[in-house]
This record gives sequence, structure tokens and C-alpha cells, in this order.
Amino acid sequence: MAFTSVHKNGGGGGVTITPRTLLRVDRPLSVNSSGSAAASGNGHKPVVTATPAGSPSVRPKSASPSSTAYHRRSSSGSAGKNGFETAVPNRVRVAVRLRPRNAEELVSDVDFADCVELQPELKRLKLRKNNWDCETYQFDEVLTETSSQKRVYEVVAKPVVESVLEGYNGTVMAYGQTGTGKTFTLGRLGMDDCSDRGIMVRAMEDILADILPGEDTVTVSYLQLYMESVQDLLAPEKDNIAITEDPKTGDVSVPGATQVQIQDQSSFVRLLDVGEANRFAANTKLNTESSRSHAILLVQVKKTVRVKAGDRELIVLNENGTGSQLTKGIRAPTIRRSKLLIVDLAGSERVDKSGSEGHTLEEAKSINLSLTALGKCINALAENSPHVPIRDSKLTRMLRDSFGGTARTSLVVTIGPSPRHRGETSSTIMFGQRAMKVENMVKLKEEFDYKSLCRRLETELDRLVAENERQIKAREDNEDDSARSLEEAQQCVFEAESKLASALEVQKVRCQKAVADMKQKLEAECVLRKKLEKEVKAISLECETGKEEPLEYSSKIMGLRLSLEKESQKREHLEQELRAIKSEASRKSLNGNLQKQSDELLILRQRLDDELKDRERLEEEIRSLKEQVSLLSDEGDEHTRRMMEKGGSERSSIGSESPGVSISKPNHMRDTINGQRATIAKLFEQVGLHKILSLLESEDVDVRVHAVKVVANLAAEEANQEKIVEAGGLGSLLNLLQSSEDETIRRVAAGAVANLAMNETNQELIMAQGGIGLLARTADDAEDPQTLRMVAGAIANLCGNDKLQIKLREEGGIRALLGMVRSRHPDVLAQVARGIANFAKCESRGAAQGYKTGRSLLIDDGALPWIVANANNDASPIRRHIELALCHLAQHEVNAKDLVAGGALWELVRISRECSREDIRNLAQRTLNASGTFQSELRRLHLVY
Ligand SMILES: Nc1ncnc2c1ncn2[C@@H]1O[C@H](COP(=O)(O)OP(=O)(O)OP(=O)(O)O)[C@@H](O)[C@H]1O
Repeated sequence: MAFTSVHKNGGGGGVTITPRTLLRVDRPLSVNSSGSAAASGNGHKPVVTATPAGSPSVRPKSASPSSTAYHRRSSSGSAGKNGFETAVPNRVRVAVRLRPRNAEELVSDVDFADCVELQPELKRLKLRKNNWDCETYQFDEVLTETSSQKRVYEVVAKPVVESVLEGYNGTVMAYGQTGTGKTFTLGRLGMDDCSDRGIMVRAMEDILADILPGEDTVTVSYLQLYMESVQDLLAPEKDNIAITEDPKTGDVSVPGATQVQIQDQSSFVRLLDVGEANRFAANTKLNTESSRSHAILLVQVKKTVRVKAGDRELIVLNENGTGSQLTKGIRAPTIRRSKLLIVDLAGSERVDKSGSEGHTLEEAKSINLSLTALGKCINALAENSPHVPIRDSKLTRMLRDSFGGTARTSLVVTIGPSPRHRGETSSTIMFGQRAMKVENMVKLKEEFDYKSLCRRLETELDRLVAENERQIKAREDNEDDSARSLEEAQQCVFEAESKLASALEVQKVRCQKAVADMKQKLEAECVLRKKLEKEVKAISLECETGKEEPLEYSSKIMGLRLSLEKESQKREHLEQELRAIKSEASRKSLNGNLQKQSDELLILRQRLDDELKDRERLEEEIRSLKEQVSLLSDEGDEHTRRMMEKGGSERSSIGSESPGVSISKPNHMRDTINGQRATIAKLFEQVGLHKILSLLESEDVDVRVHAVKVVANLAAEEANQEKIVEAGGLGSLLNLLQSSEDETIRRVAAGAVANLAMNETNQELIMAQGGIGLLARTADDAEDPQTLRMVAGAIANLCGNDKLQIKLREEGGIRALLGMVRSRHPDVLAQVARGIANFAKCESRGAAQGYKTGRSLLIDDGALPWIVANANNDASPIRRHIELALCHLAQHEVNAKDLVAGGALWELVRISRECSREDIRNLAQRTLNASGTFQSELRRLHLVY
């Protein structure tokens, strides 16, 4: 009978599988023959260490373990829970499971007892050799024919599954004669009856229940080893897949196998169904669906270790053992990559019993060879043989980690009850017995999750960068806010300061106004007081002239004077207080003194009211006095006015050639003036010159006007002139010329200076004090003919001084004099003509005495044309002065040519013939006769003189 290999479940399922290749790196320990673990891996891979404070870290493996006393050791089993890394011995656990009699056995072996007797409580198995002899074997678990699938799972596989979930590799393997229930134990899907579910399905249930979806992963590969070829049960087209071993770690992997990530139990069951369908099976005498391949379910679990509060904190160490600044404080992620192998071995069989032949025979031989190889390895491991023939078959290579490796391994050996197969059963039992002697060095498959750490660090870095950017932005926003707030605050301060400044300014203006008002009132009071004083003085003067009743007024005036002095004292006191207020206001801040100043102002106002009342009283008295002396006062004023308008000098005359204002007065006026002068002379004596002169500097312009008039009248008297000059009157008059804005004052002052200038000594003083310059400036500025008349009169007087000729001319006296002819007023022109005549007379005198040699300065300054033009002026005062001047100029031969050229010769001839004054007419005749130039010219003109 030929055996044909068929797919065990009759073809592929309908599950679509997406192949996914996952890269896996871990660090297994190789197991030497003595069962001690040796560290594997290169010297650069990090290992997990722990700090004394309980913070595990990863250090380079090249560093000496002794370099730190805290080298973390991998935990395994109970040792793993103690936190030690060192692999610890863990014997292969072996359970024996007895399959119940099948239908055939029930029939054929009905008269025979089972070849085995199980003592599950004692975990013993008795193998009957015959009816009287048996051998007893101890197992880790003895599972009777009635043991449920659940029970089998819990005692065989569950501890291994739990170990896998803790990070250890695990292997659950079934070994036994064909048809004894290996596939039943491992691969039963239990689709119809859940209680039938085998170890594969139950293991996955527990794994899926334990992992954290989305974080942990479970992937499955399903392979079969058939005829020394690794095939992918999930992708049957993948054949002869290579088995690779990490040369450093010895870890076995099948990178070409399909890996499917399991999300749920049902998909896994469908996956198993697909794989099972792809498994080679054959119908043998012993098993209608005998597996002809070793099926290997590879479940890879990747779990992230969830660090609980208080657990050690991992820090990544650099090559030099120092922690990275970036990673300090970050809990290093640890992942555990473990794998679970569930191996459903093909059944061992005796070819003769199984009836295998042909290809099936070849399959059987291959199966037996691989199982034999496995047995040899287990024997070697069990006997601590120095050589373990792992490479004798692919099965042993695949199971390298399961026996003598780092995995926790649980083996279930399945046996049948039939005495006909005692030999195979015994062989199976012995296989299990030897396997129980194999010690693995289980090792925690925990590793540092670089990728995860990198991701976490990147995430942390991103978070820190984002946080940094957020903080920078927040800081910038804060700075903007701060700047805005500062700006707003500054604006508020500025507005507040502006308001305060405005308020202070308002208060200040009010205060200043109040002070100004007060000052104005005080000044007004002062003016009134001075007027009163002046009137009192006038009254006093009038009274003392004897024109009215002196005694009656004297007493009143005395009273008034006393009152005035009293008022003066009050005013002085008020002014002092006002100054004090101003000083106080400027010294202290205005704000703090407003109230005080207001109070002081109230007091001042009160005093001012008192002053006003006193003033009203005084005014009432003065009005009364005025009524009584009005006639006298009016007359006195009129006299003064007339006197000033007439120049104040009556005694000057052209004929006398004396310097003075040449205005003649009628006799009756002369008498009146003389009377006034007498009166003024008395006032002069009684009041005192100094007091009168002091009034020239009075702040009251009216007082100054009256005072300068009085001084001018006094100066008209030769007897007073010296006293006036000695008392500083000349200086005061010149000051008025210089500084006074009032035309009247300047006019009268010029008249006074003119009167003083009648005296030769005074003339020199006037020149010495810059008087000619002041007079010239006054002449330039003035338009009033009377002012010009006074100024011209003063200069004319100065022109009569022989010693002052040069200086007067140099300081612009002649030009000023000639400039005033613009007025065309006869009074002015008369004074100009008088000045020219005086000047010419002095020059003539100088020429006669020999100290004047040059041409006339009058001619030099351009006076000749005007002289010639006005020599025959209709106004006799002008005409006479000019005629006289021409005569004096003509007396000096050096002027003759200019006179001739200027047309003066004809005027001289006319004067010599027509002048009404005989003395002038004679002078002209003498001059014409004496001058050769004139004579020559007359001859040239055929004029006989
Ligand atoms: N414990 C058991 N209870 C009931 N039936 C069982 C038990 N064990 C095995 N059987 C049955 O025995 C038969 C053979 O079992 P199974 O195929 O699992 O044997 P096997 O060891 O896998 O054989 P092979 O090595 O040839 O594949 C099956 O029909 C199975 O249902």
C-alpha cells in the first residue's frame, strides 16, 4: 500500500496572510556542557545595570562588570524576581499523557491490560514489562487518559506561557509515538467544543489576555520541518527556509518565515487552521492522519515593561559611563522580547508497524532521523556530554534554545495504552526521562529599547523644543505685554503729570495774577501817593510864596505829610511782604504754598482796602485844598508852561554875541517871567536843589516833566547854573536826554542844557560828559521843532567856545547842527544860524591869533551851500547870523577860494552894501578889501569895490 502525502486538513484555508518580516535582536546566553551560562554578545552592546539608588542603567558591555558593584543581573524564574541577570538552572519539565484507548484498541486489546499504570498523585508511571514485573518512572506530571485538555494545558504549558509573558523564551513540545495524541494535545482547535482546545489555542488566549493592545505585540510564524526542509505553513510557497543562528548570541531565528501579528483569538485560530491544512499528513496504519512533519508554532511576544511608581529609573550611560544630560530623568524604556515554541513533533514509528513504504518510508526515515538526533542531543545534555550534536538535524538546530538553552521547556510525552506498543511506549518514556535531566539556563529576554528610547527622547526633545518655543513666545508676549504695560503706565504717568502741571500752572497763573494785581494796586497807590506828595509840595511852595494863607495850609500840609509818611511806611511794608511772597513762591514748590499765599493775599487785600480808605480820605482832603489853591496852582502852571515854551532865556541877543537862546520877549512877558523866576528861586531855596534834582529820576513821568521844567527855569539864571552843575544836575539832564522816552522831557532837558551851556565852564563839562553826542543823537531822533530848537540852541552855545572847536566838530556837532535845517522851522534855523555864526567867529578869532591855520571846518563839513543859500533869508534872525558867519569866514584868506567858488562873494558884496546893521556892513567891507582873493575875483568880474 502506497502512502501519499496529503495536506492534513485537506487544503488551504481562506485566510489571507500578509507576510511581515520583523527584525529581532536579543541576547541569549549560550549553555555550555556544564550548564553554566556565559555572557554572549559583543562588547559594545549595552547591558542593564542598576545604580545604588535603584536606578538601573545601561553600561557598555566592554566595561568590566567589576567596575561597578551594581551590575544588574537578568532575572529568571524566582531569580528573575530577585532582579539578577545571571541565567539560572531550570530543568526541562516533562509530563506524560496517556491517550485513551481508541476504538481499535478497545477491540483488539480487550483481553489485555494497559501496558502502563499511572499513579498521577505520585506522578509515577508504571510500565509493565510482563504480568509480574514493571518499571516505575517518575515524571513531573502524569496525565491520565481522562485528563482534560484544560488540565493538560495548565500543568504542561501554562507555566511556560507565563514565563514567556515575563520575558523568557519557552518551549512546549510533544513527543511520542505516532497516533498517541501529540497533535490532539497541542493543536486541537476546539472550534466545535471549546473544551477540546489544545495548548496552542489556550496559550494564545492567555498571551492575548496579558498583553497591552497597541503597545505590546504578538506575532506568529507557523512552520513545518519536513524532510529536513523548513517550510512556511502560512505561506506554503516558502520552502526550505534558512535557519539562522546569531554567531554571537547563538540565537536561532527563521527570518524568511512569515510573521503575522495576532490581534485577537479568532484570527489566530483561523491562522492555525490554515497552517494545519498546509501540514503534511499521511494515513498510516497507526494514524489515519499521521503528521509527517514537525510542526513548529513560533509565537514572539514583545512587551514593554511598564515601570511602576517607585521602580528603578533607567539612565542611559555613555561610553565613558556618564549619563547623558538629555536622558537624565527619563525612564529608560525596557522591552522584553520572548518567544514561545510549540513543537508538535512528527510521530516516532516503527516502519514495520506503520507500514510505511516508498515516499512515506522516506518520510518516516527522515522523521526518525531527526528524532534520533534530538534524542542524542538530549542524551548528551542529560549526561553533560561535552559535545551536543545540535547540527545533526534541522530539528535540533531549531530546538537549540529549548534544550540546553535559555528557554523554559516543558515536554509532554504521549503514550498509548496498548501493550502491543510497549516498546515504543518504553522508548518514549525513556526519552522523557532523559529530557528531565536536561537543564536549561533560563534567561530574561529583556533589552533596552533603543528605538523606543529614541522615540521617547525625540518626543521629549520635541516637547522640550515646543516648550522652549512656547516659553520664548510667552516671554516675548510677556515682554510685549510688559512693554505695553510700561508704555501705558508711562502714558498714565505722563497724563497725570500733564494734569498736575496744568493744575499747577492754573494755580500758578492765578497766584501770579493775584500777585500782579496786588502789585498793580500797590503801584497805582504809589503813583497816587507821589502825585499827592507832589501836590502837597506844590501847595507848600505856593504857600511859602505868600500868595495864600500859609499858616492855615501849613498845618494841613503838615498833617498830610505825616499821613503820607505813614502811608509810605505802610506801602514799604506791603512791598516788603510782596517781595517776601515772591521769594517764598519761587523758593518753595508752588503746590505746597498756594494756600499760604492765598492767606497772605487775603491779608494783603485787607491792608490794601485799608490803604484805599486812607487814600480816599487823603484825596478828600486834597480836593478840599485844591479848591482853595486852584487859582494859585493854575497860575503857577501857566507861568511854567509859558516860561518853557519861550526857552527860558531873555538876555541873549545877537548883537551882544553872547551864547544863549536868541529869542526876544515883549516887556510885559519879560516882567512876568522875571516874577516867576523869582518865585522859583524862592522854591529853590526852600525845597532844596538836591530834592528837585532827585525828582528828575522819579518813576512818575509827570513828576519828571515838572521837575525838568523847574530845573530848566533855574538853569536860565546864571546864578543857579553853578549850583545845578555842582549838585549833579547836568548829569541828570544828560541822562534824561539819553534815556527818556518822553519828548517833552527831552525838549525841556535840552533847553536846560542850552541854558547851562551859556557858561564857558559848563560848556567844557557838557563836552566832557558826552553832551555833544547826546545832543546830536537827540537832534537826529527829534521831529518836534521846539525840541530841535532847544538842541540847536545848546549846540549853538557850545559852538561859541574856542577850545571846543575841534572836539565839537569831531563828535558830530556841526553835522548835527546842519542836519536840523531839515525842520525848516524858522526858530530852528535861527539857532542853527547862530551856531554857525558862533563857530565861524571862533575860527576867525583863532586865525587872527594864529592857532587856526586850515580851511574852515564849516566848509569841510559842507555848511557853505546852506550858508550862501540862507545869507539873505527873509527871517532877520537867520539872515543876520548868516551874514555874520560869512563875514567871519571871509576874514580868513584860506576860505576865500571856497567862498568864491560857493557864490559867497556876491553875498559878501550884498552884505557890505545892504545889511541893515552897520557893524556887520562895515565888517563885510573890511573883509572884502582885505582879501586878495576877493579883490582879484572882483577885478576879474570887473567889479570895482
Ligand atoms: N487524549 C485523547 N483523548 C481522546 N482521543 C485522543 C486522545 N489523544 C489522541 N486521541 C485521538 O487519537 C488519534 C490520533 O491522535 P493524534 O493525531 O493527535 O496522534 P499523533 O500523535 O499526532 O499522531 P501522528 O504522530 O501520527 O501525527 C486522533 O484521532 C485523536 O483524536
